[in-house]
Amino acid sequence: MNNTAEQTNVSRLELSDEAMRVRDALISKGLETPMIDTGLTTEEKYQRIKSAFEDVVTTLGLDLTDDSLTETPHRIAKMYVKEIFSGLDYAHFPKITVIENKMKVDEMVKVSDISFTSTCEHHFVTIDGLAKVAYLPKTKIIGLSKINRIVRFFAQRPQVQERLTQQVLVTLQVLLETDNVAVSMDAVHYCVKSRGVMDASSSTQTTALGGLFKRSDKTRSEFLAR
Ligand SMILES: Nc1nc2c(ncn2[C@@H]2O[C@H](COP(=O)(O)OP(=O)(O)OP(=O)(O)O)[C@@H](O)[C@H]2O)c(=O)[nH]1
Ligand SMILES: [Zn+2]
Repeated sequence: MNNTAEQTNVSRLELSDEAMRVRDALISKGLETPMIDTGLTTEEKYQRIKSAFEDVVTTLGLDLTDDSLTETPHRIAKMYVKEIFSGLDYAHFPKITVIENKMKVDEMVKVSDISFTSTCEHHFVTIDGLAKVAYLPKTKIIGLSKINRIVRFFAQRPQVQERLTQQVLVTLQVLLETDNVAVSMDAVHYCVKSRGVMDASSSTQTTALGGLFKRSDKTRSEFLAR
């Protein structure tokens, strides 16, 4: 199903202006997470996921009446809706503080070693990584912690690392009103490490570059250097 503003499951009325602008930009660039409108409230989602996991746990032959397991479907449903997949709901988009660049800062602002955990959308297991984000200020400067919060918001979705990297790039481009943004991520995928090919040492680097970070070798090198 196509992603359109009408098909997302949060009413426009509940969303901040920033969240709406970011969502619309991601949709128009084809970078939105594929979502459908379930029409379900948070409570209804919780109840359905809990019930589905009761089936999973018992189908596996585990005893749901055991006191260690009995709350597991509840824990998973709560974790999905309120924690690790809470970024599917734009009502949870962070409050953003953007200030006018009165200082006329025009050199690179770079935040390194932003830790994040996400969830692989193919296997629903953990992605564990570090992000680096930089921008060249134009008219706006963003509160530093908001960069970490934006990374975390999009990480709290089922993801592929390439899309996550691009979503952070576009979000900052929209909020900072400049193309001159760069994002890189270095992550371990537990679907590669703990199952399947079981490679415990590989990690994956992804980069999304905009504006001067793409066009200028010097700017790109400055970003990619530690
Ligand atoms: N490009 C990309 N691939 C990912 C990401 N996370 C997981 N994958 C890959 O998605 C692929 C899914 O492949 P499938 O063959 O459908 O699934 P599978 O049989 O479980 O594959 P194996 O992991 O090789 O056992 C795997 O190669 C994963 O490594 C990601 O963030 N980006
Ligand atoms: Zn995976």
